[in-house]
Amino acid sequence: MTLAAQAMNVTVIGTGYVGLGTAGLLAHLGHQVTGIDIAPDKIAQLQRGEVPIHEPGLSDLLAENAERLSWTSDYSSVKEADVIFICVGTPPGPDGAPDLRYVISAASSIAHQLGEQCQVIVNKSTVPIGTGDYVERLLEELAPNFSAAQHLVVSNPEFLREGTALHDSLYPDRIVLGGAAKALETMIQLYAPLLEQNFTPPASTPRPEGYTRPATVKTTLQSAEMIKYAANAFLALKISFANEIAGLCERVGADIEEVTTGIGLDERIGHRFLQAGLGWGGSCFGKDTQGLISAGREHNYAMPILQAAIDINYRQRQVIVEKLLRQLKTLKGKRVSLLGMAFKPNTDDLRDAPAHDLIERLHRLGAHVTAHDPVAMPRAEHEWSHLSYTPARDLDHAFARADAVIIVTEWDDYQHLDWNKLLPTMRRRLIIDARNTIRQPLDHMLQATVKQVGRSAPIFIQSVQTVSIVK
Ligand SMILES: NC(=O)c1ccc[n+]([C@@H]2O[C@H](COP(=O)([O-])OP(=O)(O)OC[C@H]3O[C@@H](n4cnc5c(N)ncnc54)[C@H](O)[C@@H]3O)[C@@H](O)[C@H]2O)c1
Ligand SMILES: O=c1ccn([C@@H]2O[C@H](COP(=O)(O)OP(=O)(O)O[C@H]3O[C@H](CO)[C@@H](O)[C@H](O)[C@H]3O)[C@@H](O)[C@H]2O)c(=O)[nH]1
Repeated sequence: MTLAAQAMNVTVIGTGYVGLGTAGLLAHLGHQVTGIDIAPDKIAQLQRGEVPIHEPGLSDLLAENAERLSWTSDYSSVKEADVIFICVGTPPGPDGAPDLRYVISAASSIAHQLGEQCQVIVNKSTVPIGTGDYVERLLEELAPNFSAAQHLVVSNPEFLREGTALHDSLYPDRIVLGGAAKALETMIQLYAPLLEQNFTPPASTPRPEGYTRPATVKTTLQSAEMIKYAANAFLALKISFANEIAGLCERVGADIEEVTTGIGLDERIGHRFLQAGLGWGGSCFGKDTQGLISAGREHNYAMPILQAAIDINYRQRQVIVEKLLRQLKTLKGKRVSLLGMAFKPNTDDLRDAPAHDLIERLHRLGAHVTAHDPVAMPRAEHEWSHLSYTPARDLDHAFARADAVIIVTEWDDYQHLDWNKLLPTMRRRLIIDARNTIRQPLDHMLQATVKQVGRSAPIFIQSVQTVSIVK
């Protein structure tokens, strides 16, 4: 840790994935941080030194910086804060437009506590374009102390990925700051150790070799809000593009892994976010692509590329079920095990996880579904109690007497499965590798059928030895 040249008082509102990452980062940079949440159980956990979410390295980061962190449900720390971050959820409403009720309630609570000094109110939640202006108007209406010269709203969108949140926060590609020049100066001071990279990296997350510093992008409020949506939409588009091409690869005898390797070597395209498989899940891509389309709708402006990306993404979940049906003909009475429930590895987040849809679809077709996850199973017990599936005690349980196993999430634990031990315990040796994680041919003596995405050969990969895949 390196103390910031000018340590500030910061309040972070919302202690979810973004709020906790932001609080941990800013405390590590030397600021005094108060985290506020309306969920009393989360605050009680944090006060006991427990972290309510699974995010690698986060628990250590918060513990190492505990002297600069406090947790409460009380908004009074806002009075003394130099900078106030809004990091509450913006889930999709029924028509796809983000539901802003948490942002509005956080902004209203801030308004009643604003101090008289200069304060910057930062929107880190992903919000529709125009929300920064709206929050400013709300403060003006509700805050007894409001002064347009002193209380400044900034948009500072967050680009972290769950599972690698610390790495993404400490070593970002860019910091986007939208708002008035005076407010952006405060933000530059706040982030100075990050921009100069003169903090001591936490033990869990060393500075990557070759990383120097992030770019700073200063924009208007509206552009910063749009950058966040456009970035997620573009990444989502890349994934759907890879999945669309994968479907044609299967039909014409090409191999998607070879194809994405081949196209990704063109620097204009790049390799990242071209992994074909089950498509995206999680709390952001689905919500933000829908959010952008709904913003277009408000302005009577169609966004057909985004709509296609969404359609391809959710079709992919059915593509996997059809692969299974082609092999088993009927699922009635069949035992199908899913490996992976979280929407991606290294998180316990189940929001819009493809496993949820698969469990529903397979159950509807008559299968007995068993599901395993290295981390998310306790959470699924609460959040997915409406689904019909049996939680697998361990991998042995998942494979035993299964008619098929589907690899749904590419957890490390599933990259080194003991096939010699597990396959013979299955009733039928069928593996649907929906994330193309199996990178070495299985021993043909095991007589397994492996079906992947975007590859026609059941057992493949001569090419991987000769082509270097950079991911
Ligand atoms: N999860 C991600 O990876 C990620 C990355 C970038 C951006 N975002 C965006 O950041 C925002 C937050 O996402 P998240 O995943 O951290 O959400 P989350 O649901 O994990 O956490 C939100 C927290 O805000 C709290 N909250 C709600 N209303 C409140 C209020 N009025 N006062 C205090 N606390 C309140 C909730 O209790 C909850 O703990 C969203 O807009 C999301 O789109 C998320
Ligand atoms: O080539 C790829 C890359 C990802 N995925 C899937 O896409 C989803 C999202 O993955 P990822 O982007 O790594 O995770 P998120 O935590 O959802 O992060 C995204 O959403 C966040 C919330 O807005 C942004 O901050 C991040 O920059 C953006 O990457 C997951 O289901 C992945 O399995 C693929 O199918 N193929």
